Amino acid sequence: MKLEHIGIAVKSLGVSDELFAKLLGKESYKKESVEREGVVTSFYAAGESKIELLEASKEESPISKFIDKKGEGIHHLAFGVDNILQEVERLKKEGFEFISEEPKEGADNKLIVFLHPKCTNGVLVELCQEKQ
Ligand SMILES: CC[C@@H](C(=O)O)C(=O)SCCNC(=O)CCNC(=O)[C@H](O)C(C)(C)COP(=O)(O)OP(=O)(O)OC[C@H]1O[C@@H](n2cnc3c(N)ncnc32)[C@H](O)[C@@H]1OP(=O)(O)O
Ligand SMILES: [Co+2]
Repeated sequence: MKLEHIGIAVKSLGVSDELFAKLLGKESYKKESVEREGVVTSFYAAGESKIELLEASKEESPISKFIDKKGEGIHHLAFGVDNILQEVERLKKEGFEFISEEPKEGADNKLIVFLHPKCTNGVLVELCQEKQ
């Protein structure tokens, strides 16, 4: 597994895009809305990995809930895998719990699943596989 991206919950993409463009010395390479997740994303290349800024697009978005409880900041780590179904089976055998085992469409041409943070030391972990 490689660290594919770090998801950061932000209140305003407008404000945080300006901040991250200054910080990283480059513009976001992609903005994408993922309605089912209730988020709008903005991606930055960072070496072999990426930063994914996440703004809530509706009140019941996981990002709104997270910001209300913990404030802005690191929301999840995403690991890239070659075969997401195989990894789900492997990790289930290891005792990890998934929020949902069925891969769904994420941003940036990926299929994604999430492990529950209660089984990963309080860190929300996403697995993602490039869509064929
Ligand atoms: C753009 C698409 C995609 C991509 O392609 O990259 C994304 O990244 S989408 C990102 C947004 N989507 C998600 O986060 C989906 C997965 N998350 C969830 O299903 C939920 O947020 C959750 C993790 C199951 C929590 O939901 P819920 O139980 O309704 O919320 P609570 O506020 O009651 O939290 C329960 C419990 O979990 C802790 N928590 C919540 N979020 C996180 C987090 N990001 N990291 C760590 N811990 C988290 C929360 O603090 C609660 O803990 P306790 O208070 O100790 O009970
Ligand atoms: Co993500």
